[in-house]
Amino acid sequence: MIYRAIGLMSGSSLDGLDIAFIEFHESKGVWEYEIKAADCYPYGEEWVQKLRGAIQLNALDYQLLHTEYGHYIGEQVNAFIERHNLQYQVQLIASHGHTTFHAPAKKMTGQLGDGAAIAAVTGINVVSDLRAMDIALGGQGAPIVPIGEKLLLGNYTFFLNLGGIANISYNHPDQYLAFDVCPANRVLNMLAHDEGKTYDDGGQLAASGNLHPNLLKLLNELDYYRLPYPKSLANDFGTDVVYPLLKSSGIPTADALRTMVEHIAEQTAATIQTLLSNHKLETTSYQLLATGGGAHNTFLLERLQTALQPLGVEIVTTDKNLIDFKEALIMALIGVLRWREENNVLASVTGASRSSIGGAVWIGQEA
Ligand SMILES: Nc1ncnc2c1ncn2[C@@H]1O[C@H](COP(=O)(O)OP(=O)(O)OP(=O)(O)O)[C@@H](O)[C@H]1O
Ligand SMILES: CC(=O)N[C@H]1[C@@H]2OC[C@@H](O2)[C@@H](O)[C@@H]1O[C@H](C)C(=O)O
Repeated sequence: MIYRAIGLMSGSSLDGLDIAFIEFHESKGVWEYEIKAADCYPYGEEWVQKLRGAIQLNALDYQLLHTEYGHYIGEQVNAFIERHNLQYQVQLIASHGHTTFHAPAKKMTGQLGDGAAIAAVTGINVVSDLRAMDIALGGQGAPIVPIGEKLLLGNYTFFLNLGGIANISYNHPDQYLAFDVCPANRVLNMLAHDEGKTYDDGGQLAASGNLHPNLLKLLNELDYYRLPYPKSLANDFGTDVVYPLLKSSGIPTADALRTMVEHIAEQTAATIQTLLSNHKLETTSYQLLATGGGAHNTFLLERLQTALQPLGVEIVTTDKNLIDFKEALIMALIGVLRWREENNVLASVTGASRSSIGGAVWIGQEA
């Protein structure tokens, strides 16, 4: 079977809306993909403020924003389709939306971006609310990309996505495991903003700073890191806990960036060490595929490689499209699996009572 689908991801870094048009080939359960076109539509300051502030809104204004943002997403998709001449080629849009809150313990997660509005604006069938079923089944509702890593990206032992929040996947033959490691780009970006930059390009500022061991210890001792998996993070851990800790120390921004980079590297190494000792493998050398915007942060990758070397883990990077659009690619696959009524969220990862077919379907065409 051939499927042509658009995947949409608005990540926790708030840099923009990732749109990827993918062609999938499936034969006897074996999947292949090609990223035919992909763009990030950066958010203007107005949308950054709206999405960041959504959590403060009352119920009515929140619902209005849900609708307005759904229409906005639909318009961006229409612009993307026009730009790449994809008219009449897209069978399905899978939209993650933008996470505003995430409370798995209360069986609730919130993604803005009304799927009905996207279907109405584009005239294309839409799958949205991809995390809702898993959360309702008592799962973390995140990470949901592992199904795509399994079906599309096969051979790596570990996957590390360095997005606003960093998450890790462990491709163990007995049990696929994945969870959020720690805040990443969102906190690095907040520090970079304090220096008038959107982000710390290549990690140059961080590389120029000094590491503060006591502060690093404080960060590494935060409760989240002691919790057993499955577990997942909401953005507020980075914005309301980690960033304020770095700021209240009063150290120069470059030093805070340097310390945060080390925190990400050490948490990743500690996580991998725990995974390898809890779920053993026969081999002693492993490849880790690094993706997400943080994979462009040369200094962060250097520090990560240093931390992972003693564990036998080699970091592998990939082409820019896969680094930047892996999540959008997998959202598209999740939508296609939903359409096929096949499981697209793994209970072994999220801890839900069963794996599930996630996503609400909105029909974009007339019957
Ligand atoms: N050259 C670079 N140097 C350093 N950092 C970079 C570079 N390019 C991108 N980044 C970082 O990557 C971020 C975007 O990452 P990405 O799009 O993967 O995150 P996201 O999708 O929002 O996050 P999440 O996976 O948590 O949903 C930018 O905001 C920036 O912090
Ligand atoms: C609730 C939510 O939106 N979580 C995101 C967030 O951004 C990164 C990390 O935290 C990850 O767990 C998840 O996204 C990816 C796409 C996932 O579910 O696999």
